[in-house]
Amino acid sequence: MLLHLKRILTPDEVRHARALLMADDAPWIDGRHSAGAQAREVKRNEQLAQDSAPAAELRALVLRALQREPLFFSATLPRKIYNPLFNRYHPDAPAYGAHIDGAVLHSHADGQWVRTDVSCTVFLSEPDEYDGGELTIEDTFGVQRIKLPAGDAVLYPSTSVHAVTPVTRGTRLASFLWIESMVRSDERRRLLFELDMNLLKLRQRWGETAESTALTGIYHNLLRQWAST
Ligand SMILES: O=C(O)CCC(=O)C(=O)O
Ligand SMILES: [Fe+2]
Repeated sequence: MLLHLKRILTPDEVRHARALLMADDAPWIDGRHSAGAQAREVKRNEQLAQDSAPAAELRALVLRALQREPLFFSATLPRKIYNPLFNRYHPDAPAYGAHIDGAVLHSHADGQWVRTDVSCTVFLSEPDEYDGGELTIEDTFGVQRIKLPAGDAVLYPSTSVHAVTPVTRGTRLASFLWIESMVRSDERRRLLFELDMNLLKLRQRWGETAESTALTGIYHNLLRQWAST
């Protein structure tokens, strides 16, 4: 499931994140440091050094933002989040070719292992600030091309092959992270998400009814069947 989350970060948070990322002394390093063998061949971007003070502050900012967003919770059913990282692309470090994210990642920030079920990019540059830099995701409906306003995010299955097309003008700043879900199967997560969203609409339209109560019970009983905590 591909999901666009709008205004995950407030305009103030976007401004603050950009100020830290655009500071003269922001510690950008070659993105290849953190790539596996296949990805290293196609990765040409930069990442903020994970052990730096701005990275720690920005990680907390992004995590806070995700945790207050009910759609993020409903769509990912998170068990663990692999610490948000930050990257930038510009004409000298322009792209990330087709790759698939590693299945299990070790977090430097808190030392835990995280299985990557859902991938997330939070955009921190406005689309008109750069040319190219589209996140392309191959899914069952073909290739999706994603370029969102600063502060918006996209969720996509970590099982998909994806890429960032070359940035030919300007700079693209983003945060990216992975989620290990309580529900490992993308298909099951989608069913639960659709049930949850439709329940929300039913309640908005009719208030609480015997049927919405019963369907909520079904949601939780499915989650009980499928979740591992
Ligand atoms: O920059 C992005 O939007 C995605 C980055 C990415 O795919 C990765 O670091 O694995
Ligand atoms: Fe990736």
